[in-house]
Amino acid sequence: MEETRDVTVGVLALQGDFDAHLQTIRKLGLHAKEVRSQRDLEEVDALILPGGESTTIGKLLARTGLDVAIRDRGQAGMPIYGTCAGMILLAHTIEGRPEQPTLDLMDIAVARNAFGRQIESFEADIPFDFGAEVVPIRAVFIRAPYVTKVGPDVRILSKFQDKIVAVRQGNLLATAFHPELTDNLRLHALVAEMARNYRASRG
Ligand SMILES: NC(=O)CC[C@H](N)C(=O)O
Repeated sequence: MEETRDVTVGVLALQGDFDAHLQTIRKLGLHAKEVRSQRDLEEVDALILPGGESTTIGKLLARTGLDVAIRDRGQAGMPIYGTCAGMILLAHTIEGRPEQPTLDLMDIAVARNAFGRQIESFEADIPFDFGAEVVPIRAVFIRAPYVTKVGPDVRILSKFQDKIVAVRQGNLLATAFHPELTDNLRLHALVAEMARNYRASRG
């Protein structure tokens, strides 16, 4: 079977669960690229920021200069999808941690490790708004953040126990949970569609 390698989806591969994202992208028949440098970033049509440790990833982003490079491309319209720690990195504000640097691309505030110690990790089926339809998807939460504030341009796509756990702002998408740890490919398919539209718009 021929693969449709029409777009290249990059995954930031400095720390965290980037490998699961790479595998999910490949399951969709797309070209997946590990991003560790600014040169890697130039080759991708979209970027996924994986789960992991947001403080560590933030430090490595600053060290590689990828923080500025990713911010520039995100502001220029390249699709970026952050999961868990990736959502934290996209946020404008981290509650109670003004000193922790972020990419500051999305008009959201987040709270880290927000579901509490008793339920550090859990799975749930949650309704997700894909625009044309609302579909239940399996969500894996691991020391997950949630969104505490959204700006006027941010669309809320999913809530769990009244907490906002998925948001979109134009070319930017973020979920507090990890779809790459389930066999649901819909979030990654959405990123691929955003990448195709972005690529087409650039001609
Ligand atoms: N699974 C995850 O990505 C956890 C995120 C982590 N708790 C952080 O704040 O960086």
